Amino acid sequence: MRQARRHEAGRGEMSEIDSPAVVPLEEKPLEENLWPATARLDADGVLRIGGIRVNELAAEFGTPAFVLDEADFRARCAAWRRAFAECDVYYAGKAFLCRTIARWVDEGGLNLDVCTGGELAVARSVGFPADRLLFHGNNKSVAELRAAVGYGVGRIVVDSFAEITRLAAVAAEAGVRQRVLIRVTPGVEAHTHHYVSTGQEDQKFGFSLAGGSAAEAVERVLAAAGSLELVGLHAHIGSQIFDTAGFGLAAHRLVGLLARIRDTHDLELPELDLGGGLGIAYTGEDAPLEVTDVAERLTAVVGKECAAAGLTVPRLAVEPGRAIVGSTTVTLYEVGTVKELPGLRTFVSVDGGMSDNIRTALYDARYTARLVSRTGLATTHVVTIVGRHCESGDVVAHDVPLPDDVRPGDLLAIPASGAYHRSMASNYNHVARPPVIAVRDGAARIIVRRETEDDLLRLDVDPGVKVDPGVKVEPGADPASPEVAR
Ligand SMILES: Cc1ncc(COP(=O)(O)O)c(C=O)c1O
Ligand SMILES: N[C@@H](CCCC[NH3+])C(=O)O
Repeated sequence: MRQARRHEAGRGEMSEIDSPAVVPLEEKPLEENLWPATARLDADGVLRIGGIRVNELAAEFGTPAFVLDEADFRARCAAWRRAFAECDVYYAGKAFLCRTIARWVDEGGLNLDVCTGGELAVARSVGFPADRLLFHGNNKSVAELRAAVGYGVGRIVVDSFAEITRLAAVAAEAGVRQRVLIRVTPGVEAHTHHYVSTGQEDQKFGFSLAGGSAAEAVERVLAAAGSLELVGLHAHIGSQIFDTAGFGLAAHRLVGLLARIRDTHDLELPELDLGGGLGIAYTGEDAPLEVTDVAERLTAVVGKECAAAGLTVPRLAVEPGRAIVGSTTVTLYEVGTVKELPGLRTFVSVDGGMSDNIRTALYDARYTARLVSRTGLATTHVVTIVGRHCESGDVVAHDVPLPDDVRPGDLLAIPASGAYHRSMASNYNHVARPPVIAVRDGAARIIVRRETEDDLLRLDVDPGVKVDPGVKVEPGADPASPEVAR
């Protein structure tokens, strides 16, 4: 790991490059779509984001680090706000959430989707307007439901019959009438990795449309009308999706259910939430959709379906996560070793790995990478970028072309690291999680600090400290403190 402010550029172990003077220098431009909006290459090959050179960031904050382009994040919020002007846009906090992000989302006029008490706590800690929060989850605890209802969360998406009963009781106990949406499984197969596909019947989320449990959920919520107000339907068909056909089919089926609810209960529900899932480019092969096109197509489909069913068009909502934060961020790593296995492959090891990017191991996700601290020699082969964890599946990026003279001390950047990287990071091998550094107009600031070994040790009860079994340790209290230990 590169220590903040103490970095000495490493000397290359692979110095046996034949006459570098005759080998052309690498002058590959930054691929479109992959990099944060303000990313630029200086003449010496150093990447600049938000006006700051990444070698300065590494010296100041250490590596690995997530570098987030604030202007890009805010611009993407604004683009979604504009494209879905007549709809509610909920930023999906699961992609990446911290207090600063919650503030920017609020300032950008977006709503926020949270799916745990922890994400809700982040929103509360910055006073995020409660009525612009939506709470998801297939197994929210009673404590989480109480926290949500107590804070006045605008909408709770109910996901099971047990939850309808629980939430009705929690709302009744609090003396409020909670607005709810019903999560419907529309039976749509999204064209994406099956781990992130959530519209098909065989999965844990929601109430089946085809199987009739969605209609039954409607009955049950309406039967609890004293404490629950049914305002709409929700579906989320999956993530990292590149065409709108699946959303269109889901919209068609949900409008069908809205029409049946009207016919059966004489009730037109005012809201329809089509979830998130829009894909981004991780490599040059991905071709993401434009948000304006998606907005046009979704509103057109819903409008047409409602007209055909004789329904008033409900207020639409969408829940983008990845499409907002994904490409705003790069992960900055330092190369530690380069190992060439003749006839097999070259492994380039960096100072992070599956603890800050689990997506490669989990979904076989594809990434690209770039040498960003200098201009390298031409690229004639591809390498495998691996992490430092005790696991051979600890791959950051497969088959990446890197300059032939890549060497220890070099900085690599992996674009499109904003979504589901820091938020899914772990402490595997007791590795402390990297910081998130926001850059803008030539200034950098830490928005999530680097974890330290001390942070990890503090969670771990020292076996040398006797904790009196009669003393109740409050959550968060240090068991080694004199008040709780003897
Ligand atoms: C209910 C729900 N909404 C929104 C999202 C955000 O998805 P994405 O980051 O793909 O836009 C997810 C995650 O897939 C989700 O489960
Ligand atoms: N975590 C997944 C997406 C799941 C989104 C949450 N429902 C990813 O990295 O692609």
